[in-house]
Amino acid sequence: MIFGKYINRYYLKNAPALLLGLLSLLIVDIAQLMIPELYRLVINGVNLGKVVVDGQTLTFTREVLFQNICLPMIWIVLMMVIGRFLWRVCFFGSAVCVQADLRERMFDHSRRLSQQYYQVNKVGSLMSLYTNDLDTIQECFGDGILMFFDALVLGLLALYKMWRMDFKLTLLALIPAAIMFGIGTIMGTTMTKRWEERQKAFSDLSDFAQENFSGIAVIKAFVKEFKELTAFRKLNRENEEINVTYTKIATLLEVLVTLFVESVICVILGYGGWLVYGGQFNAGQLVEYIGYFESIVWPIMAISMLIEKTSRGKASLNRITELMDAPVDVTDRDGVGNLENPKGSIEFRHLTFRYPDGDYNVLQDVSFQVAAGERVGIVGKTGAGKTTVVDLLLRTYNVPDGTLFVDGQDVNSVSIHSVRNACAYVPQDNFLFSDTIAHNIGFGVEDATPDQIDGAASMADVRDNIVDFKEGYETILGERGVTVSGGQKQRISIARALLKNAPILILDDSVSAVDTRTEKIILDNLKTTRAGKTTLLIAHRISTVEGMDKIVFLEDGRVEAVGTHDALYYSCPEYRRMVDLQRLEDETADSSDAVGTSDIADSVDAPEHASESVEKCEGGASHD
Ligand SMILES: Nc1ncnc2c1ncn2[C@@H]1O[C@H](COP(=O)(O)OP(=O)(O)OP(=O)(O)O)[C@@H](O)[C@H]1O
Repeated sequence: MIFGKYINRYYLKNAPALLLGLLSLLIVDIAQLMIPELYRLVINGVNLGKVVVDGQTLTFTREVLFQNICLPMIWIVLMMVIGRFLWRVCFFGSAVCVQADLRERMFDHSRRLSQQYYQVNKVGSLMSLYTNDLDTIQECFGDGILMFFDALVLGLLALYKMWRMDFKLTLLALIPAAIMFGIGTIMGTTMTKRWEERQKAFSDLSDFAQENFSGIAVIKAFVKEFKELTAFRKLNRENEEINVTYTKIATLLEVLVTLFVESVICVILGYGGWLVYGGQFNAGQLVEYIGYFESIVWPIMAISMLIEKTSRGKASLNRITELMDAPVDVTDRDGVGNLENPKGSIEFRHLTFRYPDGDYNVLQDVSFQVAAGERVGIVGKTGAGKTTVVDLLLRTYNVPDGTLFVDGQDVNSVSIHSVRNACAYVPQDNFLFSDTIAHNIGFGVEDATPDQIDGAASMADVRDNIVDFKEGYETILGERGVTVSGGQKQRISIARALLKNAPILILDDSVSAVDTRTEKIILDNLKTTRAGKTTLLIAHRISTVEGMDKIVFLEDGRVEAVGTHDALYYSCPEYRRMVDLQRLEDETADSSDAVGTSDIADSVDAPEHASESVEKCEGGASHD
């Protein structure tokens, strides 16, 4: 049996089924212990020609054989069959329910855990909790109750009957049992540790396999299949070794139990035979005694299996408890209300942010405002903190009080889901589900109509691609959307966000994989469809954000400048340098056939020298 704060409640919850199971088990055990008495009647009847039934001595006739032995035997077998069926249904059925319920609670908790948790814990390890560990818990719950009570009830009843027949013989038989129990307890502790190691090794293997399958394209492109195979072999070998160690200990325990059973049978045969020889026992009684002992062989085996299962169950429950105890660190404050009728204004006010596991501030004193309905571009070098800015807006991480406002309300004073509801997001990795294109586009909206989906696809300029697919909107995408091109994936993600039609639209580097013409179409569509609604567009190419109402220029986690493209170009040398560099890169790319590499390098250097005479943007920003 297994106990723990996430399991105990199920004993109570399933109490009626478990009690019925226990009652059936009791009936089966009592019935089973009637069989050795019938053995005695048969042996003594055949040997002595007489049998003692309920204190009455009867001559052993066919009628006595039928009435007092065969008929009771039929009833016993019937009771045992029905009882065994019942306890199986009750115990194992409850265990299946426990697994399903616990899985649901785990999933519910997992979905509330922050991004941080998923950065530290890999998907493979989490999956092994949902498969291996939950299976172990189920096994341990159902089999555990059965074995514990069966060992207890059948063992005690059989011992009582044996004790009544001859207490000395029973005492002798109990000595190996006591030794066995001591050894089993010590081995149980070792087995718990080994099982934990085994599960850990399995998780590592799952992590590795999961990551490999996800990154198969990169592995193939770098021709690293063999390297990965070698690494997999190493992990697999470790997994195998720990499994072998565990199996060795489990087998040793099994062998010890068998040794115990055999040694007790030797004791019974030796001492019991001597009692028969001395006339204190007759042959029928010795067979009856052996019959009782045979009845407790299973409980004894059950004890060893119980030790083994409990050890595994404890280890798996520890791992599940770790998940369930993982704190939900991004959560609503008590009593917060919802963001009502959001308009979409945003303000970052002296926000400094460091990732929970980070060792430096990724954002430093960030301040800028976005008016409701404004179209704002966020640019900056890679690693400048652009994604972090929108992650904080989406409340993926906690922010300090008084640093981030939506519609003038501190994001900490309103519910997280209402802030997220106010946003539509196109993430940098453009994650798509392995579902139909229609379902992917309609993901953010309950009961989206085909027309709405089609409209969103048109706005994202992906409609023509979709209708070209054989199954159209019903085309099922492979895992993570691998059956569509990078640009199509981006545009399907944009369509998904556009369909939500939220007051704030966030696009994180979302048009990087499309050509300039398509980019222009999407941006023009955004301008019309999003009129009056806030749009934040993160981009690397300045040309993408040039036409926005405002641009926030980030440098090393600081807001270097805020303003229109023209204003920034003339007031912020760093921005100008970036613009000039990108223009030069575009030009050199266009005429790359004609221009040599050294010429490009010289050209790229030119604006840097030109900007040396210009002042750095003052105060970093020109706030609106
Ligand atoms: N979960 C995290 N934990 C710790 N540090 C992080 C985490 N995510 C990002 N960082 C760090 O924060 C910094 C800013 O990252 P961010 O993704 O915001 O940059 P970015 O401007 O969006 O870059 P890019 O243009 O390449 O997408 C980087 O130095 C990055 O290494």
